[in-house]
Amino acid sequence: MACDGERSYGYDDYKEAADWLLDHIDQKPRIAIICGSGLGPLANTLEEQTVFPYEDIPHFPRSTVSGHAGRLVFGRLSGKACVCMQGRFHFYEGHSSSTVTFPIRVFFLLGVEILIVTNAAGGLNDKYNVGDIMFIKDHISMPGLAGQNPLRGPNDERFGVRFPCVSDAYDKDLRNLALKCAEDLGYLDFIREGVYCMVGGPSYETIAECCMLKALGADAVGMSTVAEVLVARHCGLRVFGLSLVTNKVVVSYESQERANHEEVLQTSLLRARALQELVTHLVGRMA
Ligand SMILES: O=P(O)(O)O[C@H]1O[C@H](CO)[C@@H](O)[C@H]1O
Ligand code: HPA
Repeated sequence: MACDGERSYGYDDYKEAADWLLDHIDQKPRIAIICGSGLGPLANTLEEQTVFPYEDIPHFPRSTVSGHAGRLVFGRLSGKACVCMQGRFHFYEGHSSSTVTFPIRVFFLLGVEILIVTNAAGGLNDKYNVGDIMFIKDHISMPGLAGQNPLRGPNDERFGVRFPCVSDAYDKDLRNLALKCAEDLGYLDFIREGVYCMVGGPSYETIAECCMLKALGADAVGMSTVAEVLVARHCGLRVFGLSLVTNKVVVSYESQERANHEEVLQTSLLRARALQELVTHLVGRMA
């Protein structure tokens, strides 16, 4: 697929995609869920599914990464109308930030109010174990700090304001609700709360970079999520985010460990069930 690094979309493109979807679904979703690497099975738990391959939806980008199927799944979770992205878009695929976040504005136009973002991430915090689920309380965006913010460019007031505040990007009430759900499910042993750091990828971090990210206060590192969250907050969606710690980053020059995507996908499989249960409970308890 050609690199679309410069591609940007206008209001009419989002609207066309949203109107096409509205013509093909029975009920508008209030909750959207983005499935991270290997976390696509979450979408299979939806009941009364209607599925659209991305290529069928006007203007929708294509998934190119293994573990990202490339389908939009509409259905019910805990009785609530939801839409799941089985496969997300990343900068390292060559997409522009406008392409990476295209679905978020489509969801907004569909009437979505809450976004649940999930991702696979490398654990930076020494206390974290592979298989831990970290509720994201904040983020550090390495691309964002260097000027690669998805809101860069002319601001469309129909979506949001020019200078959005993001000190409350990750909704505290939703996080507390998720903690209650985790407690009910007996999951507290492997639940954490921390800071996600986004890097550009696709190469994993060097040892020096991992040491730097730890020193900056990040607890987990990945190559996604932040752009989606910024665009979601811009248009007023409430956000709950979680990272599955699929590997521990390498911070010693003596280590024989090597980060690899196969390990990421395998760990995702191991925790798939717990993650599904958690999200299902959370959605069920949302007002
Ligand atoms: O963030 P998600 O899409 O879950 O995937 C993570 O896993 C992949 C690397 O193994 C990268 O895409 C990284 O961002
Ligand atoms: N680094 C960056 N992204 C990742 C990692 C990692 O160690 N694991 C899963 N996604």
